[in-house]
Amino acid sequence: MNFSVPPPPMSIAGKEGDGGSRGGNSAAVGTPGDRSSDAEQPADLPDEFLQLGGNLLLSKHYHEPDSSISYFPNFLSKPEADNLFQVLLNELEWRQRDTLVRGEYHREPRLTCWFGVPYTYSGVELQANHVWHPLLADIKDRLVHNLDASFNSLLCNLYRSGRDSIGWHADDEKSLGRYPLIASISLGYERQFEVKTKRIQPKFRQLNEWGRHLRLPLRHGSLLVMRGAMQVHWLHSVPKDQLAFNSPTASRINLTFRYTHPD
Ligand SMILES: O=C(O)CCC(=O)C(=O)O
Ligand SMILES: [Fe+2]
Repeated sequence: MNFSVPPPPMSIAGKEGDGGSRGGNSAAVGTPGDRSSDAEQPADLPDEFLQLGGNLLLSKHYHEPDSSISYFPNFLSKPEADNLFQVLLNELEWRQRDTLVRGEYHREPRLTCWFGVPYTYSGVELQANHVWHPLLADIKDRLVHNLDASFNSLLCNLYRSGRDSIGWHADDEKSLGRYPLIASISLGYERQFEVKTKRIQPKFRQLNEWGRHLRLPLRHGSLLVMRGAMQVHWLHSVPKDQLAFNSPTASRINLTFRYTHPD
C-alpha cells in the first residue's frame, strides 16, 4: 500500500536555522492554516496505515531523493517479539550516557547499547563492539535480505518508562552519509514516534497530505524504515508519555540498524 500524495499544498519556506541535533529541542515554525504546524498538534496517521503498514511519502525535493518512511506493523511475530524483548532487556549491557546539548553535557533520558563499528554523535563516543548478540545478528541478516540494504551497526535504546524519551533530532551525522537508510524495530510498550520538518526548509516540490508534523504509534514487533532525504529535511522524536511516567511495565526497546561509514 502506498500512502502518498496530493498536489503541492503550500509554500513552507522556513525562517531560521535549527539543524535539530540529537536530543535537542526545537519549536516548529508554523504557517497560518497549516493544521499540523503546531508542535503540540501533530496529525495522526490513519488507522489503515497503522494496521496494515505501507509507504508514506513525506516530501519530494528538487535534485534529491524523496523523504519517506515505510512501516511494517507485524515485522516480527508476537512470540518472537516477546522473546526478543525479554532477552535483550536482560542480556544487553545497558548504560546511561552523557550527551552534548547546546554546549552542555546532560544524562540521556534513556539507556543505550551499541554494536558495530565506532560511532560518535553529540559528544557521545561509542566504541567498536563487534561481538553481536546472536539474536541481533540474525535480525540484521534478515533486514539486509528483506530491505536489500547494508547494515554494519546498531544503536539500541531502552526507554525504561514514559519518562524516558529522545528529543527532536535527525540521524544526520556525517558518518551515516547524506541519505541513510535506517531500519528501526520497536519492542515492548507502544510509544508515539513523531516527525516534523526542520525549521530551515528547502523549497519542497511536494509535501504529504498530513502536513509537516505527523505521528504514529510504533507497535511491538514493528519495523519502521526511514529513507532518502528524510534526515536532511525532517526531524524525529519519541516524546515523553505522561500516562506511563511511573509505570515499570511501560518499558520499550528500540533497535536502529544503520550503515556507518568509517572516518
Ligand atoms: O526510539 C525510537 O523509535 C527512535 C530512536 C532514534 O531516533 C535514534 O536512536 O536515533
Ligand atoms: Fe534517530
